[in-house]
Amino acid sequence: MSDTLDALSHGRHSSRTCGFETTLSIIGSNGHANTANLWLACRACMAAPAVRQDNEVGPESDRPMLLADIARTDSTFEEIPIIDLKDATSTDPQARRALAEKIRDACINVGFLYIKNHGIPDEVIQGAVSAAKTFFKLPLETKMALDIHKSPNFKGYTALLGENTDPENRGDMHEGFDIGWEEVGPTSASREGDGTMSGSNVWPCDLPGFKEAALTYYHACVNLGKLLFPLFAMALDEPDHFFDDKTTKPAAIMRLLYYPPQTGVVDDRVMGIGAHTDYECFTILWQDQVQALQVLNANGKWIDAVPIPGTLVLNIGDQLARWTNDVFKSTRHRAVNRSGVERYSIPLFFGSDYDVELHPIPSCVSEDNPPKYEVVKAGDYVRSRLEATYAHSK
Ligand SMILES: O=C(O)CCC(=O)C(=O)O
Ligand SMILES: [Fe+2]
Repeated sequence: MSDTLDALSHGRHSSRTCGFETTLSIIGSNGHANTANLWLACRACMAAPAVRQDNEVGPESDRPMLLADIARTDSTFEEIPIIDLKDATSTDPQARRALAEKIRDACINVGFLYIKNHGIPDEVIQGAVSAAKTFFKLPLETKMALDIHKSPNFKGYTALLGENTDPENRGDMHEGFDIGWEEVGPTSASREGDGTMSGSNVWPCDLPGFKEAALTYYHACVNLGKLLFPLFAMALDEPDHFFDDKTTKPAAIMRLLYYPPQTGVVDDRVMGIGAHTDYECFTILWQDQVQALQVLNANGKWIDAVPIPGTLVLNIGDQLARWTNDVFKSTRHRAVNRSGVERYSIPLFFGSDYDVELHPIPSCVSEDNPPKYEVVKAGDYVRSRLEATYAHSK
């Protein structure tokens, strides 16, 4: 039976016509059209079960299945999948498609995945990490000179409790340093004209090598993000260039984050970072070996995103959730550092161009799954979320 299902599943990969009818007729031949069988067939297609009863198979079954209809999931994941990116630039179209389908499965069911073979050299990562460690050890008044509240476009330093990602909480127990797009090297141009949220970075004066190390990692991460967009497009049954004209000037914000250990009696309303969803399309997160990040499943259970050496964490943010009408999940997560030692992480939030309107992708909308979100401009959305995040510490 499993051979049969495998064969069926592979047949299904080749088109958007889902093949539930075929699956049903095979399953019907042994008289057991049960959910488990259907799920197996669907899983190879990287979607969660969409169960259609025998009596529903009719003329409409010739229609291509929309992602909106097949991507039903209970999101009760217990683990975060690890996906190998080695085929991301493969010249073999089938290898790339197979990778895109794994990504689709993770985005539909979990919203989080680890990526390995991501291509960012370890020395580039370590350069940024040691820059972060040096920066956060500076005296508070030096860091406060770069206070994010002074910046019109949310660039610079956030002190402990300066940010509050979960409105139920009292503030986040981390320090941060935010930068946006800027050339590396002597010209050092930032992009002033890219719309709301763009504009200059601020840098510490007497920290040799800090800016270069931070920007070198930033650009490596942006390049990785550019490699991922075509895979997301394929995962959404769109041509692989679908996002190209929407991501011409990467609206990527990178943060260096420092989490002091929280030991003793810990106020549940003071997390390292409170429960939240990310605002942009997706986040590429480097985390050190200190466990703190947790991801919420639909049963309300916090699943540890255990640090795995050599991997980065990739998670879907609200822009992509809006674009996909929630077919791709922007999953709530938080971090709390109860390890007794310091923790560092570096998320890079990759957004679409700020002037792009987030209309739902057609395959993600159907009669049963009408559009869930009002159409907004990407930059306006990010700005409004950031304003709310910093409102309490103004
Ligand atoms: O530090 C982490 O592990 C998570 C950071 C995060 O979720 C964020 O900055 O949005
Ligand atoms: Fe986050």
